[in-house]
Amino acid sequence: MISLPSVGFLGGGVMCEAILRGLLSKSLVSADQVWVSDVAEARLEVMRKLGVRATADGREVVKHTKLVVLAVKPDVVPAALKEVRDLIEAEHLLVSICAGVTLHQLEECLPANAAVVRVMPNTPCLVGAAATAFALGSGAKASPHGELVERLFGAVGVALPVAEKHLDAVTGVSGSGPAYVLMFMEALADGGVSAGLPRDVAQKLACQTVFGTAKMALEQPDVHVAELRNRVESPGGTTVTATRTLEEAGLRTAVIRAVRAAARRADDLSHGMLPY
Ligand SMILES: NC(=O)C1=CN([C@@H]2O[C@H](COP(=O)(O)OP(=O)(O)OC[C@H]3O[C@@H](n4cnc5c(N)ncnc54)[C@H](OP(=O)(O)O)[C@@H]3O)[C@@H](O)[C@H]2O)C=CC1
Ligand SMILES: O=C(O)[C@@H]1CCC=N1
Repeated sequence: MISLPSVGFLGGGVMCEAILRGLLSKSLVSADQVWVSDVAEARLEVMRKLGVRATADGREVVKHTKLVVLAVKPDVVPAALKEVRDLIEAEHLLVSICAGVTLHQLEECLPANAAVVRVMPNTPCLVGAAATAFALGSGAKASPHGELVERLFGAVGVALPVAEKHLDAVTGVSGSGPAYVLMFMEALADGGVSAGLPRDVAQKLACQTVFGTAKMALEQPDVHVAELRNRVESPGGTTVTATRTLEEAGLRTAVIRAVRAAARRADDLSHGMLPY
């Protein structure tokens, strides 16, 4: 097993579970190295079933771990950090995955020079196929802090360093992105059912089509995705008839607007957060 420091999570919800299950399945951490806190007993039960140490007290997490992932909703960040602030030492690394919460806001809630990294992962952490981007705070160094984050999130997908100013756009593309792709998959399967396919067959074909198309594009990074699309569109054939229908319905405009709306919302979240 690659050695990682003990890992803690403040907030044991959807993302904590996705990251944790991904890390455990890759054996990057062992369950007894992990501490999770949550205010909801039901979530602590889920965590205990994963074999990790679960507590209602965030201070226990910070006492027992050096790499602490902040995985609460953005509006809870000031209260969650206030609870543990006095326990944060020079050896700690705080990794925030909270949408819209800036490095400056995080640093204001922590002791001076605390090492903080702002990260935007997505739910496919669960299956080792996440798209993650991260930016270092002023007290964090490329080595060891950036390297640790790259190891952690690289183990469950792809992890890219970006400038912090891009993290709201990242949230709009890949943080929220799985929801848009799932909506598309749902519609693709519904279309199949509408055209007469059994539901299970339609869903399997829709999921495999999205998976296979993503794999094909990732394995040919020098080919523009529009060119890959053109290869499916036989002149006068079925595909171009369908893609014209999608153009008329405004698919691409709707997706672009959705990404921009999510990015704006991430920015709103940072303005709505009262500093501690
Ligand atoms: N879901 C996603 O796809 C992604 C989410 N994120 C970010 O990750 C963060 C977590 O999101 P997600 O996992 O979806 O949210 P969840 O609501 O599923 O998880 C957050 C958990 O934290 C608990 N909680 C609330 N207050 C505290 C506290 N003081 N200490 C410890 N735990 C607490 C919540 O309990 P209760 O519900 O009872 O309040 C909840 O169980 C958010 O900031 C979000 O922006 C980032 C990328 C993707
Ligand atoms: O919807 C949200 O706010 C979170 C952040 C990115 C994905 N889910």
